[in-house]
Amino acid sequence: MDWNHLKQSDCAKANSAGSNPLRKVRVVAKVRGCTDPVDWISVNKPCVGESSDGVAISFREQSSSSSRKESYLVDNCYGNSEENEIIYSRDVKPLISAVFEGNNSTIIAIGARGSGKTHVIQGSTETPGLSVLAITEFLSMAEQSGKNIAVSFYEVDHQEHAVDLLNQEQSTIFVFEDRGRLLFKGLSQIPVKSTAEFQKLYFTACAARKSATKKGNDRARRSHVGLIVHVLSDAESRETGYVGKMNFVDLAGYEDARKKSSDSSYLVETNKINKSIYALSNVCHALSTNESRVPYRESKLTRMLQDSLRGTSKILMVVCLATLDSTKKSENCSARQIMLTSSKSQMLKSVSSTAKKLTASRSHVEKKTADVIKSALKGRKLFHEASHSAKAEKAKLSNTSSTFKTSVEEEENSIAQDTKALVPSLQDHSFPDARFHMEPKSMEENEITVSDARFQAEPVVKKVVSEETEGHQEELTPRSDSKALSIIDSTVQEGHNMNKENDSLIANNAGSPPISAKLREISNNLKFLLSSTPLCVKKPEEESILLDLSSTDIVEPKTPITEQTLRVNDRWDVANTKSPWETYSMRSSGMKNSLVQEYLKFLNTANKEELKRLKGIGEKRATFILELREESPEPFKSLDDLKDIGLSAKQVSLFSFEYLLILQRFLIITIFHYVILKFLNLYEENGFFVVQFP
Ligand SMILES: Nc1ncnc2c1ncn2[C@@H]1O[C@H](COP(=O)(O)OP(=O)(O)OP(=O)(O)O)[C@@H](O)[C@H]1O
Repeated sequence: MDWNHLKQSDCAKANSAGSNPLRKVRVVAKVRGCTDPVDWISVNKPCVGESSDGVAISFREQSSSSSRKESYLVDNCYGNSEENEIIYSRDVKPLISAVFEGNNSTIIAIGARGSGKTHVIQGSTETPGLSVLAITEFLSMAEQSGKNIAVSFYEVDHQEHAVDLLNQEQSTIFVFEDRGRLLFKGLSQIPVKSTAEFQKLYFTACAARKSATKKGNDRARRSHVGLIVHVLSDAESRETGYVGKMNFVDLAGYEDARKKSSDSSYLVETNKINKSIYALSNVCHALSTNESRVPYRESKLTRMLQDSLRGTSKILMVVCLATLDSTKKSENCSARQIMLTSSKSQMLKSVSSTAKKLTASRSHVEKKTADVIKSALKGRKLFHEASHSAKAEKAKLSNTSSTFKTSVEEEENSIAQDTKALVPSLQDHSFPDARFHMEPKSMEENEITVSDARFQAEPVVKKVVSEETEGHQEELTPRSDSKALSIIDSTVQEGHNMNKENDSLIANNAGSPPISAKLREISNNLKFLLSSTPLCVKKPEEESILLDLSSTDIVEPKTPITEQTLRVNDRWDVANTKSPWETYSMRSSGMKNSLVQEYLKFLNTANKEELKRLKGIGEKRATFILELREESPEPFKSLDDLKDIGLSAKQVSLFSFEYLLILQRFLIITIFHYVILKFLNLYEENGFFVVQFP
């Protein structure tokens, strides 16, 4: 079904009948292209039995030989010719009166670079953006109700540094919370009395920002920009006279971090910007699904928006989709448009390029637009996957722990098995996220609301539209492929898949590494632990020769020599320079750190199959980890980086703690074994009895 057929009828129906402006999170798409109608996207009415709100959009994958395409549900989809006024009157205006009643709201423009976010939020003198259109209404309502309007304007860069754009000094903004209300130190609030006054203030600040970011740079620095419209009942006192606020957020453009660039700082910037976009997506997802924990603290921007996202606040996400239509490029499609919808620097040279080049850049941009949705959802979806399997994993962990018997005899008998369960080398790690992240919500197919579609993904049954049939004939076929856009899959389905992955992992031991490999791994781990543990055992000096590969001497391994000087008053003093508590703390933190480092190292180096052996990591999360590694060779440097794959630092800390306990036990057993052997040696030396060692 073509966009052209539907934009007048089906979308309009969806707008009037289904769109519910009172929903917590609404997602609308704004499509921009060189042709009208845009022919790389199809807009469909939802099929019977699914939510009746909103519209389903799908991207035509012309390059693909596959005749199938996947659909995504949004609350509304605005076409090329539907300008900001229409979006404003349908989706923004209904939120303004609520601000005067004390309910904050946030309008967010999200999309790839050059997709039209600034055009939607800020607009131009000829085409005012949503913020300018809203100010007029705010001022008019303020006049009627005797309230006052003030504005703030800020920027958050990739280093999470927020500055005031209405202050020439561009002071740094600090965020505080006071009795549930956020306070911004360093952010000015400028009263405005007319739209013209606002425009002057706003556009001057925008222009200043633009020139400042380009200064000394051949490219513009990317950052998020936020405008706050404050409603005050008392212009004099912002503390007592605060009514509500509306935020307009023009997010920095999402960009594919895998794009080749010789500029490493640019790559870092891209990664950080993308990360903060995911953070905001994660927050919106958590809010739209009523999760008990909302990760506001994952980025400066989400922290700054916190009191305009939570509670009774409303969120409108405008997903800007733009691409270059090469096949039906219209004559009057300006060079400027072509330039902007592709990678800006590259396109400056390629406006006059061949159709081949245009096709290539088009598919690149198509991929980028798809990636906006895909990437923004990845972390969230993976996070959900872990939630679904959390319960089972938690149970497994406790089983694993309980298999450790205190008796040495039992330990000896079960050592091989324990090896398997133990080291899981970090294989059988568990993510007890249920503790923090609720039970997975049981979402009935028909309970899924359209507003959640952007984040929550498609309903349980994904629509698969056959291009050949070109119409409403849709197969209701549950699919589990990992195509780019399928990121909007149902979290329920994914969680289910995840569990299956884990179950099969447990059931299938055939693919496990041989015991010898696991033992080697344990041995390495123990070496690492022992090296951080000041035991009274000294390795023979000759051992270093063994490690010297250039040496041709064959040195016989020797029993470790006990350090006699550490023997004080006929007892072994393990760490004679520290108190027992210091020794214990030192060892524990050393072990914890080494475990975390091991875990991160594993994520940075393991191949896909190895990654999948970790509990909580299935096909999709493993693929995502490999993708991150393509973007940066070592993406996991600290616990914080695990947020990228949907894990919180707390989850991993907990895992580390549990794992630490297990390893501590193992360590004690090993030491015990060592002491026994030592005694046997002593007996042998003293002739009490002789033990034959092989
Ligand atoms: N609907 C539209 N109609 C006409 N021109 C548009 C439209 N949307 C965007 N443009 C133009 O395309 C260019 C790029 O748009 P814009 O700057 O809004 O993109 P952006 O997504 O904010 O980019 P960035 O990610 O770099 O901030 C601008 O010159 C803008 O005027």
